[in-house]
Amino acid sequence: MLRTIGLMSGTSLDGVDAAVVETDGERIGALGKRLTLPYAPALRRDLRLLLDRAQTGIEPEDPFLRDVERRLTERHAEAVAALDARPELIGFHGQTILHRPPRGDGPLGRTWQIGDAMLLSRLAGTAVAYDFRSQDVAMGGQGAPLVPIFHQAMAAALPKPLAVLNLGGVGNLTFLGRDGALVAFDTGPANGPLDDWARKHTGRDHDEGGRLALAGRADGDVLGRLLAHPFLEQPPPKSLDRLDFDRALKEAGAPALSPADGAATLVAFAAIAVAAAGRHLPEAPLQWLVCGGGRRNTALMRALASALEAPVRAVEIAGWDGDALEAQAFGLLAARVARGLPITFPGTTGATRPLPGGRLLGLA
Ligand SMILES: Nc1ncnc2c1ncn2[C@@H]1O[C@H](COP(=O)(O)OP(=O)(O)OP(=O)(O)O)[C@@H](O)[C@H]1O
Ligand SMILES: CC(=O)N[C@H]1[C@@H]2OC[C@@H](O2)[C@@H](O)[C@@H]1O[C@H](C)C(=O)O
Repeated sequence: MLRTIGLMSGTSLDGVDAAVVETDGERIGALGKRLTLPYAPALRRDLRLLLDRAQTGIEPEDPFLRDVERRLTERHAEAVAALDARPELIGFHGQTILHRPPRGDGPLGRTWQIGDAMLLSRLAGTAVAYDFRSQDVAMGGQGAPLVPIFHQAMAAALPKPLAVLNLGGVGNLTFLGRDGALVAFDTGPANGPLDDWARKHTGRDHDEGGRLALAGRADGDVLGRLLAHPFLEQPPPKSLDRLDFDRALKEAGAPALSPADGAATLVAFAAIAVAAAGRHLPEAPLQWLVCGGGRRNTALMRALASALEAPVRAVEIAGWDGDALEAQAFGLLAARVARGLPITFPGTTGATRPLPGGRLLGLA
């Protein structure tokens, strides 16, 4: 077993999650300490600017991008140091600033995570596995989601069929079948548009507890237009960029809604998108285990409970830590990279066969 630290900076841009995992890439020996280091408002703002700029094109050598990348990497190194765990290997996801998976017969896709693996390796004094997504995309896969193989290891003893739902900036779903089937894909926007809405109308980073949404009513017309979005009917594999629904939200008329009704509409849409995702599964799950920050949004959890047929529960019911899973997953994925084991699969990214991926940097 390797002592790893997994590091994930998710699409909600709130900070870096870090977790210690002992693993051989197949089994989980032990789960150790975990923490989240929030980003300072200036870094958060600059990351958001980068996401916007990446949509229209930015060069990898752009001085602003390089500066943000350095600050992001230094914050990751602080997270590693704060865990004080003497890892043998770090799994460094970095920050996705652009995700354009291949669509149908269209051009090759592109996925871009910033983060300076060489700098992190030097600062932490540890080998680093990184760049987990690009090889899969280069081979025609979606490049996301990557956590399902970790969910599968975590859920080995749980009754199947089981759905694990991550509510981050984007939602993603892992289905684990009785026969060992592994199906995973992004469900739609989750907290991303809600966070933007809350920031615009309340000045806060998110709608704490879903209180704003609970005070409003979903607008049937706007919701109806959103539900016609082709992504919901599109069969998996499929994955999303953090900003993929921004235009659809505008065109559906969301900006004209009151703050509370807008929040309620976004919550309803996120939940109905999950229910639509459920219709692409091979079997109905016995239960939905929910992780990610969205499980703290009471409005979203209630909307899910009414949109889905099986019970919806935070993953803590299974003894998991719903804030740590993504970081933990990148510890396991790092060990898989080190051993040359596949990290993407036909049922997850649509890879044509189980594919190894990621890059490994020894001590820099
Ligand atoms: N107390 C809370 N009340 C309401 N929402 C919350 C609360 N805590 C966290 N959230 C939501 O969860 C989000 C963060 O979730 P998480 O850290 O799982 O996302 P992420 O990992 O950045 O995204 P992704 O999984 O898409 O990469 C916040 O942006 C916020 O919208
Ligand atoms: C391209 C990218 O960074 N995608 C993220 C994002 O955030 C949630 C969802 O969209 C998921 O597909 C993925 O993250 C998790 C960690 C994954 O790859 O499993």
